[in-house]
Order: sequence, then structure tokens, then C-alpha cells
Amino acid sequence: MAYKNFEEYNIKVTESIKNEYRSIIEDIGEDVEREGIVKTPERAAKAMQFLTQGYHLNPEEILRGAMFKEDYDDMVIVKDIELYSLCEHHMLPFFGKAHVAYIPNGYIVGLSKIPRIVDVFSRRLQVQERLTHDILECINSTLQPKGVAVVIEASHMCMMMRGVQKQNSVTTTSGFRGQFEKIETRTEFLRLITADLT
Ligand SMILES: Nc1nc2c(ncn2[C@@H]2O[C@H](COP(=O)(O)OP(=O)(O)OP(=O)(O)O)[C@@H](O)[C@H]2O)c(=O)[nH]1
Ligand SMILES: [Zn+2]
Repeated sequence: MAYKNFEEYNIKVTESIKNEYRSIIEDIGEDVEREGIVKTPERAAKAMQFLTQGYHLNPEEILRGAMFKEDYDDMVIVKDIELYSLCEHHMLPFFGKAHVAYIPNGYIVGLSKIPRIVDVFSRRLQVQERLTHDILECINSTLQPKGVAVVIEASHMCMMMRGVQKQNSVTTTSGFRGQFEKIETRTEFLRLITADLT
């Protein structure tokens, strides 16, 4: 179940995270009773649950829910899927775009389900490499297509706001299975995600 509004948050978990955030706010030297901050621990607890809701969602089930028998066996690409995740090392955001393609093998999948599974895996503590493979393997094992490809381009706040402090570096990760392991198919995919066809 995806969180839609605050009423759906688990009360016990919210209470527990709220208390942890109160301690964090005190430890950084802020006044947790200050008017602007008094509700912050609860807001932050809900925000954290929203950003990590992917642990409670089943991506295979989401895909299986909209698989349709169809003879189409050319490449299907959903590109420029915006994603927001949290790096597992610093719990700071990394964000960017995913480009996903597959070649059907008797079944196509409802298009919206691809961004939905990108969200499910993004809304967990991640490294970009594992996020890429999680999406790839989920589509490969559930849809069993002739091929699947995932490219993610992302910027990491832990490299921008702190640490090495590089504002313009972008990390690209990719994974290819089946027919995308052939150079011509992979090249065609990479050409199409970089082409401006509009
Ligand atoms: N491979 C990979 N590394 C990541 C990702 N997100 C953050 N990191 C890196 O995780 C590493 C953690 O390194 P540590 O040396 O343990 O942590 P740190 O002292 O905070 O490192 P700095 O960020 O260099 O200050 C850093 O190099 C981060 O850039 C990711 O998605 N993939
Ligand atoms: Zn990080």
C-alpha cells in the first residue's frame, strides 16, 4: 500500500521515529520546543516513512497486475523517469532519471507500472548500482522479456552539499540482459534515449 495521506501512517512507527528526531534536533543544538520546530519531529517521521515506503510494496505484484498478452516484439522504452532515492551511506537524497526498455516475449506490461517499480526500489535506502539492478532483475524475472535495459543518471547530495562538494558530477549506471547484451540492440537503445525525436 502506498502512503497517500498522513492518516495511513503506522502510529507506533511514527511515534518511535518522532522521538528519535527529537533527540537529533536536541543533539544538533536546537530548541525542540521552539514554535516553528515543535511539530518537526512528527513531520520528519512521516516524511521519512514516505521516502522509504518501498520496503512495504511488492514490485513483482505491481508488474504482474498489468501484464497483457500481445505479439509486439520490438523495443519498448520508457525514458526520463524522474527518481528520488536516499543513499544508504549518508541517508541523503540522490536524484535523477531512469531510462528503462524491454523487448516483449508474448506479454507487454502496462506502461505506468515501469515508473511505479522505479519508485518502489527508489523509496528504499539504496546505492545507485543496486537500484539499477533491482529494477532490471525485477522486470527480467517477472515479465521474462527477450531483453531488458536500465540506465540511471543521478546526482548525489552527499557529494554536493558535503564531502567532496562537486556540484556538477553526474553518475551513470546501466544494466543489460538478454538481447540488450548484443551491441546493435544496446546501441539502438542508447541512441533512442539520447535522441530528441520531438
Ligand atoms: N558506489 C556508490 N557510492 C555511493 C553512492 N552513494 C554514495 N556513495 C559513496 O559512498 C562512499 C562512502 O564512503 P566513506 O569513506 O565510508 O564515507 P565518507 O567519509 O562520508 O566519504 P566522503 O563522501 O568521500 O566524504 C562515498 O564515497 C560516497 O560518495 C552510490 O549510490 N553508489
Ligand atoms: Zn551518500
